[in-house]
Amino acid sequence: MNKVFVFTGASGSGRKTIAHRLGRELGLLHIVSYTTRPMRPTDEQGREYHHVDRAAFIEADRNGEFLQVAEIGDHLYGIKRKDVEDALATGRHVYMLLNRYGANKVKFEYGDRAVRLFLYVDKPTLQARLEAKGLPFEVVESYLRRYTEEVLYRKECEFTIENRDLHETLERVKSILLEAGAPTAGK
Ligand SMILES: Nc1ncnc2c1ncn2[C@@H]1O[C@H](COP(=O)(O)OP(=O)(O)OP(=O)(O)O)[C@@H](O)[C@H]1O
Ligand SMILES: Nc1nc2c(ncn2[C@@H]2O[C@H](COP(=O)(O)O)[C@@H](O)[C@H]2O)c(=O)[nH]1
Repeated sequence: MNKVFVFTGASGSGRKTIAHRLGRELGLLHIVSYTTRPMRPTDEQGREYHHVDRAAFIEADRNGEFLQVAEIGDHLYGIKRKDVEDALATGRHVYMLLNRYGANKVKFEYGDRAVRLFLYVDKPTLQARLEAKGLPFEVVESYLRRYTEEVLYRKECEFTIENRDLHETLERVKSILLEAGAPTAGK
């Protein structure tokens, strides 16, 4: 049965880097979240997120379109149930990047089909990486503020991976995905 891989963990721990790289390599489908968060300079509409206004998000939520919704800071985030179901219907494995509330909801909905991978790094390393990435000061601040509570969630996840050396992390996560059933690209 095709799986739902959920990349979760502390913001800035390298989830996007790892998930998208292996997603491409292994042919996994990315389920893109919807958000009311304004676009950042590095965002492209429909790539990291579908950026929508608050009224449109709330309307979709009222219509029951979301599998899960989270309010983080001043912004709403959610994954649409139809996006997940359509992707799973292709027979391919899918992945998404969620905070712990979203990860829990997906686990509740999909049970053994859902595999949560928790990525983390120590706080000073996280801060250094985020600053090097050039994120605005207030974004870095908000990530660091949430760090401690986010990191506690690792105990509930199926896999916990410290993302120190990128190459080693990619190898470790790849082996987890393959063992869980992800095919190699082209197969
Ligand atoms: N092992 C690593 N060594 C050094 N830098 C890394 C490593 N993994 C990721 N990075 C860098 O750290 C920064 C944060 O990574 P990334 O954006 O993938 O994290 P994220 O958890 O997806 O963040 P966000 O919460 O913003 O979605 C990026 O600049 C990325 O290139
Ligand atoms: N529960 C959900 N969490 C989500 C979703 N989409 C993204 N996220 C997580 O939100 C924070 C903030 O992200 P940022 O890109 O605005 O800094 C981060 O932990 C994401 O993984 C979602 O649909 N549901």
